[in-house]
Amino acid sequence: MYSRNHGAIPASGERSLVALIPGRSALVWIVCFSVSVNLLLLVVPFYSIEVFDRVLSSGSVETLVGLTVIAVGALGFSAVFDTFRNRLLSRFAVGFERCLAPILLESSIVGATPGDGRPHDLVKLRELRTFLSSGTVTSLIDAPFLPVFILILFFLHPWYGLIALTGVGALLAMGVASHRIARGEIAQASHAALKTQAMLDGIVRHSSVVQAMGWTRGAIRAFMSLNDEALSPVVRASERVYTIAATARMVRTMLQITAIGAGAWLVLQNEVLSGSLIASSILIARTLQPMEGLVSAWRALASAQDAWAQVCDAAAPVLVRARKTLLPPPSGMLEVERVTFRIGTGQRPILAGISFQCRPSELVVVIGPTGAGKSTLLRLMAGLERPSSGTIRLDGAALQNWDPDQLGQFVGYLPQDVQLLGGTVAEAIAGFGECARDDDIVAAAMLAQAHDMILSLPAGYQTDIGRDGSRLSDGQRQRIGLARAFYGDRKLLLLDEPNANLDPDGEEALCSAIQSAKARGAASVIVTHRPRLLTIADTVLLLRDGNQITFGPPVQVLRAQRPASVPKPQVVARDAEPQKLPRGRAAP
Ligand SMILES: Nc1ncnc2c1ncn2[C@@H]1O[C@H](COP(=O)(O)OP(=O)(O)OP(=O)(O)O)[C@@H](O)[C@H]1O
Repeated sequence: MYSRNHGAIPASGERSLVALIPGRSALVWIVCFSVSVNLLLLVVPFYSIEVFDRVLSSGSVETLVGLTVIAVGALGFSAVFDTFRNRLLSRFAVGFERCLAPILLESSIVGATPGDGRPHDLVKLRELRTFLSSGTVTSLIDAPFLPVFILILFFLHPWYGLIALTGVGALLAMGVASHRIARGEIAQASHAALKTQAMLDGIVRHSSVVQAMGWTRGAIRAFMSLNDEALSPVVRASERVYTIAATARMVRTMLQITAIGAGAWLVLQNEVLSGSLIASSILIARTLQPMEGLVSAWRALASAQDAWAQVCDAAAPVLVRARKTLLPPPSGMLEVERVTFRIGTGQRPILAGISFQCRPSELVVVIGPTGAGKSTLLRLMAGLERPSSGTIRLDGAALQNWDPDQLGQFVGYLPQDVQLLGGTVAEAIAGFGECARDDDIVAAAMLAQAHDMILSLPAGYQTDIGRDGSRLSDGQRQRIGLARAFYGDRKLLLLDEPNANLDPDGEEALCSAIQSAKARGAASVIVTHRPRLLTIADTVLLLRDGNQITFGPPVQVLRAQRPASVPKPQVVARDAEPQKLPRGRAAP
């Protein structure tokens, strides 16, 4: 229970994301291989000089063969080093993604508000991985060698050096312009893409509502208009970048022709030998081609910078989270002390000054009209939100001091909108808990009185429930959700309207399940709009407009209400329609 597997996710402190990337030592090797590749490529111009200036004048076949063997050997080594370099880059990129993906996933889970997953961050991480193993990165790594080529060109003749320098300057200026254009528009496009993705998720998730309400064409229209908004900056940026790229290609070819023309003139003037003419053409091409490539690559670089900024942004909350000491298993003593919760400063609090206790084996039923803050209170007690002020304690420790995964093992939470993970019934009950045991799954289902219902499904516990449990009825989903809340050693049950979709039999079964949980010593806090659960409650909390109206034994709380509006809690006949506390009113 006290052991802890830190996994790949850092447990503490503000650490730089960069410091977490594995295999940074591989970068040293990548640079070493790059140096070797670039130095070995110099063999081509030197081979040309030797062949034209020595072999042709001396007519020595042996020298030609010797030089050719050396050049071929050098180029072979260069190809091998280049392969190693690309392999290392590709492995580094995969390691980079594997290291950061768990952090981003944790950030998506922990930082998400309901229904607001952020898969986009993982897409950005994948974009970064692709970029890291792309030709753009090798061009960037090769860039520091350009001064070496330019120096050699100056050595061959100052004119060659000047032509190369002019070309590098012009292409660099175009690259910077291209980068500026791309960066601004890519940031805009990325923001719009987030909105498009969110809209698409919403339409697909609620496709049946969209279809039933006759909104299909409207949804397509709305999506396409948002998509056009997202695409237009990309198209604008691409057009400008392509124009600059075409100009860069023209500048590069013109400079290469200029270099050949200038070289021929220098040969005619006997200032250089013909070998240096060939060598300079090769070197100028070698210098200007990567620069031209970089003009288009600036766009990829801008995208990568934007992706990196988003990844850092998303990872920040996880990186600054302090490591929590694992605490002993709780007994289920819940204390809510003057809890206030508001969203945004200056807003009216959703909950104000809520205080009550729920001891082990006790059941607190929370009632109140729609919008009173009941679900929000449950979310706070489940540790999904943090109070703006006040404290919620479990066995004396404030919830924020519990390790979230450890706390989750002891808290059975059933939200109002039962969200089941897809897969089989057994998987929906056990979730992602480690070493799920069939005995525990069946025990939880029995406790939730869902066992017989599950056995009646086509493949029992192995029935595929579809995405989000879409192949189940609302009542079946609720019972399986309840079984999930009971699964394992839960010390605190937080159930939000667990009987909302239950028939009288189901409601009776729920009452027995809660009685069993109480007998086991679990503390339970249940939100309900129906009176049945009041009959087994130890205390009742009445909320209205986020304020605590009363807290005490059921009779006392119900007596505090207007008599006309309070139905007497009674045991409902098994075949009777469940009675409902009217919504939208303070008192049932
Ligand atoms: N994330 C949020 N952002 C803004 N307002 C919120 C948020 N969550 C809840 N609220 C507001 O807080 C109030 C209380 O909501 P809550 O869902 O807790 O009420 P409730 O008592 O559970 O209602 P019901 O009985 O209908 O489920 C509502 O006015 C709601 O609009």
